[in-house]
Amino acid sequence: MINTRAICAKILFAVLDEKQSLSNCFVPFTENLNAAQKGQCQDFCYGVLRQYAKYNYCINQLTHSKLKPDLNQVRYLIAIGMYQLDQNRVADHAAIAETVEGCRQLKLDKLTGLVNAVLREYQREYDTLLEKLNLLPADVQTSHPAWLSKLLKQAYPKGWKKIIKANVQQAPMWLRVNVKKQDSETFQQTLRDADISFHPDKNQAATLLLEQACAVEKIPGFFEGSCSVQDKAAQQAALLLAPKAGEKILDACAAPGGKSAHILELANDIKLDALDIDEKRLTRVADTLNRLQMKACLIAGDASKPENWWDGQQYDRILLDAPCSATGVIRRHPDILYLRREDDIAQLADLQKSILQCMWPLLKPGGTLLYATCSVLPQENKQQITTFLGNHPDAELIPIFTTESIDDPGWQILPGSQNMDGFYYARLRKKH
Ligand SMILES: C[S@@+](CC[C@H](N)C(=O)[O-])C[C@H]1O[C@@H](n2cnc3c(N)ncnc32)[C@H](O)[C@@H]1O
Repeated sequence: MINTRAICAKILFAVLDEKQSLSNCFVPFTENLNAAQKGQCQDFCYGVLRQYAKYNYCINQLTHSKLKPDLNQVRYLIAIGMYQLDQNRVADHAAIAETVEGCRQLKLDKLTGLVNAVLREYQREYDTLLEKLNLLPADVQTSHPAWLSKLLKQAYPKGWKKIIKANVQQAPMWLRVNVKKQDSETFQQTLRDADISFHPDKNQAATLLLEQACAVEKIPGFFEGSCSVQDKAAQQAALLLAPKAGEKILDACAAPGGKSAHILELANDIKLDALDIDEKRLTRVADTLNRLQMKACLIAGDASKPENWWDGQQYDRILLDAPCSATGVIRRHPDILYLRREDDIAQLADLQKSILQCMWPLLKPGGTLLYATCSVLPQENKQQITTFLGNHPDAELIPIFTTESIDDPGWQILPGSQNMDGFYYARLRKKH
């Protein structure tokens, strides 16, 4: 019998102890499961990682810190049990019984009594445990490593607590209607007919917020390209780039292709080069575009070495959705809290700087470059653009908002604001 709790304990071990990314290790561990079991594993793994500090604290309290690191799989199994008790989706006795069975499946029969006892005590002592947990600093309660909270406090002395709180909330599901296929109103009617509740965005006709996340299999016409799943913040990229019919455009860091597809949806006859350094990830761009029945020229190459792939014809517009710390999308990828290192930030900032510099000559005079990251750290965003503008007299800022200035360039979206992910955008024009 498959026990999803035992599988999830192994996945969490791969993430927390072996430092593998959740999306990479999830697939091999769950490939033999049916859709419902995979959904349950996703719920357990994401749910526990979002609140791991809480569960870890409670486990230490209840075991008097006697559960040794070589038994971390059991620790993660107990955390899964606690998460189920918190969620109340199954009866408590069933949640505990399944978790104890998970312990057997991990071949740790000797510890079934411990798992059972800790979960029962968690039920009994819940209020006292939470009172004690709430005395810990907010960043500790939400699993934010010290270096990250330091950077957030520096950048947002007033707003950092709101950010870390948003980082551990479950993210909503946004859709982008493929208006090349049908207009938004027609698609909205098909959603209503399928009993899928949603809220149309007030300002963007093609943007819909689902009341409840659902499997894409349930969305009418999804596999025929009716729409895409994309956060509202990510949907700003193509809108801000504002492609026009017939233009030659580069998506410099394109995989998995969400923004490339949106660019193609917004105008006709676009000649789009979709570049990515990772050949394997580029196949995901091909899959995205095939599903939406769109075409682009896919190029495997390094944006900081255009001499190896560029045809010498400048672009009207360039989207540079740069590799970044992803600190704006922690609510979608809670493993970032455990995998990112402080040193990564300076390394990523160097890489972003070098790609931005190498992209600039590829832009036509009068052309637009949109710099984007899903980071909330000024080191990767505002500071990057301020330095670039200082070093490139032929670059000017095209403000996204009237309040934007070269001293405070770009649009920093914070996670949770209008239900969006954290993103940064800055729009630059090359002077004639
Ligand atoms: C934030 S993701 C892009 C997401 C994508 N724009 C979308 O909306 O689907 C960053 C991408 O940059 C790629 N990348 C990293 N370094 C690169 C480089 N030097 N040149 C080109 N692509 C790079 C990564 O492989 C990754 O796919």
